[in-house]
Amino acid sequence: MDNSVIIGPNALSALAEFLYRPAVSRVFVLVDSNTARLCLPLLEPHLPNNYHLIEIPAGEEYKTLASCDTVWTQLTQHRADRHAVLVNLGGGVVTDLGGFAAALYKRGIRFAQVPTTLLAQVDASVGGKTGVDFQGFKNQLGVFQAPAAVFIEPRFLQTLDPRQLKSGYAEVIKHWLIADAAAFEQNRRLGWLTDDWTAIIRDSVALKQRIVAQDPLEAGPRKLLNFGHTVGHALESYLLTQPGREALHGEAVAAGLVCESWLSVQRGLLSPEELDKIETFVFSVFDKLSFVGLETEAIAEFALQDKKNAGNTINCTLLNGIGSGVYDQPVTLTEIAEALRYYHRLQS
Ligand SMILES: NC(=O)c1ccc[n+]([C@@H]2O[C@H](COP(=O)([O-])OP(=O)(O)OC[C@H]3O[C@@H](n4cnc5c(N)ncnc54)[C@H](O)[C@@H]3O)[C@@H](O)[C@H]2O)c1
Ligand SMILES: O=C(O)C(=O)C[C@@H](O)[C@H](O)[C@H](O)COP(=O)(O)O
Ligand SMILES: [Zn+2]
Repeated sequence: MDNSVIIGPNALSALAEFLYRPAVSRVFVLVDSNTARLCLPLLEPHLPNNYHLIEIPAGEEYKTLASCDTVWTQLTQHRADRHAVLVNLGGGVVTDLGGFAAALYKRGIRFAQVPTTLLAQVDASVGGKTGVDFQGFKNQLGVFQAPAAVFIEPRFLQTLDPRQLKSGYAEVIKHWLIADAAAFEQNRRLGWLTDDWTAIIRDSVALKQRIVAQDPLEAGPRKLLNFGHTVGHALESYLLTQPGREALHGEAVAAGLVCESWLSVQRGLLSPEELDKIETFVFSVFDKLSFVGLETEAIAEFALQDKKNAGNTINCTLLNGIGSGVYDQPVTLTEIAEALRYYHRLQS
């Protein structure tokens, strides 16, 4: 899929080279209200003068078909043809939604990802999953469509708020848990200290690309990248229905990592000592998400819509050791609710 990922201080010059080719008829740039203000100034010198800006409001609640409508309307009104390129400048909401909108417009125009959050730089911009939320379910509508290329400039992270940085770090921890025990161990010992993200971004992107290359359409091993997400997406979706209690994607995934590690222990796949290491690391970075015991069933119900499911079987990705994931592990709704109750009881 998207093998062309350029990371580092030359990323935006590389984007300019790509955009100035004669094969590109017009450049459209998708931003949200924050990246318009905080990220566009760094990108703008690398854009052709006649680019057209499309803006959507910031936040997960705008990762919707209504925002796609805005993109499609602007593309249509400005007569974007099939040689136009959509540059998605933003976090995972903009890269997911922009990729999806580009993939559908006139049956597909090229798009370039310019991720500006840690989460989008280590995960969302890479691998070709695009989409929007629908009827309260995460990424319910979407397509696999590789971007023309991904341009990662770590300087964008300088304006990112620490809560958002931590959210992206959850996906980094996920990558270590499923495929890199040595990095997990090293970073567990170091703790949350990093201010130079470039090495972490490079390693995470490489790890994700290796898995995606084996299985771009998620028929098998790509499901490893969904570790933490059966419970994580259920929690994220549930909390999105509770005004004032919304969790960031990475915060919900961090909770999902703990719950699904606990499920792995129940299956005899992971040792209690390993679970303890995972919990200690996760809670050294993330506060516990708050919900009451009575809500666990309603949260678990969201897992019935998980994309890894087959028929009535909820298929989870679990760990059979730190650094080693195993996918297609059937779990019941009751077990998911138990895992949530376990998490709820933990002291953070
Ligand atoms: N496609 C995939 O493989 C994949 C992987 C992981 C997550 N996702 C999706 O990504 C989304 C989460 O992405 P996210 O965490 O980037 O959220 P986001 O896109 O909502 O960005 C988080 C916030 O940071 C702001 N922002 C972005 N860049 C900034 C910058 N440089 N400085 C200051 N503020 C900035 C945004 O405006 C937003 O308010 C979720 O919808 C999730 O489902 C997709
Ligand atoms: O790239 C993948 O594959 C992932 O699962 C990465 C996840 O971090 C990401 O949140 C993804 O959007 C989840 O996809 P979904 O298929 O569970 O909606
Ligand atoms: Zn994720």
